[in-house]
Amino acid sequence: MHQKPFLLAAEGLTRSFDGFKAINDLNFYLDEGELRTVIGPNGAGKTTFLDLITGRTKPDVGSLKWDDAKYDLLKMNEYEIYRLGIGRKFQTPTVYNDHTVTENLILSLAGSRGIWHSLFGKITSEQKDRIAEILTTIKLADSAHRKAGILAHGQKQWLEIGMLLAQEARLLLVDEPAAGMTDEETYRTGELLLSLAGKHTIVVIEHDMTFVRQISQGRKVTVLHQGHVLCEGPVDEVQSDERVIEVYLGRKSKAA
Ligand SMILES: Nc1ncnc2c1ncn2[C@@H]1O[C@H](COP(=O)(O)OP(=O)(O)OP(=O)(O)O)[C@@H](O)[C@H]1O
Repeated sequence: MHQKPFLLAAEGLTRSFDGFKAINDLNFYLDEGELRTVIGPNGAGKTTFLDLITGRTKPDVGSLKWDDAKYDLLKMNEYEIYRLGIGRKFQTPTVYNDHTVTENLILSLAGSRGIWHSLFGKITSEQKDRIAEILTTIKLADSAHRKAGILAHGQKQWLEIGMLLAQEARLLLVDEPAAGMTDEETYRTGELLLSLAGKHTIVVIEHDMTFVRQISQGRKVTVLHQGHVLCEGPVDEVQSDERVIEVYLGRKSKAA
């Protein structure tokens, strides 16, 4: 049992597909404001874990509680979970290409009712300020009026993180943000996530260890293996843990 107040607590979570346990007796606790990186080899269950948190799929057994057990996520549907402030960014950007950067953010504003209302209804001066603040945070103020479809891959990813901010997501689930990015874009993505930590709680799933090291200095990294937490701790400890080297990093470094 986790003693402290928590934002998210998963206990004894198991999810099987045709008898195969993609998630197997998983215990995972997240404090408010944490920036947690989750690593693990292919098939470790990372995506399935995010699917469970967002209600996309339900576990066979286990519990999943939110906000110090005020909410039981297993009794809620995907939309209700989204409304609680759990936002997810998939690996491939899913922005509205035919709309401008600003419009994409307006469409994501928490409380927006329908596309027509969002784009052609009045937004309050408070919402305008919020959009301007997000544009600065995601470093897209200069591209505010450009169509999202013509942005570079990295910029699209930042816009999508901005859309989670516009939704007022309390927990940002970010799946492999550095995939397909240049080194420069990857570094800037790390800086962006670090600037959001504390104000938001963030779970990042990532394979790129340079990026993991950048965002997790002084923070906890969780290693998933066969649907279970193999170990958790500071990045240096995790990287030198024999079990991790065996199941993940060892294989990667041998491949490199
Ligand atoms: N809907 C499904 N039906 C059957 N098997 C599934 C399903 N979803 C996931 N699995 C299996 O569960 C295991 C965990 O998959 P998952 O995608 O969660 O791992 P992952 O850690 O995200 O992997 P990767 O790093 O490759 O994305 C895999 O063996 C996968 O084949």
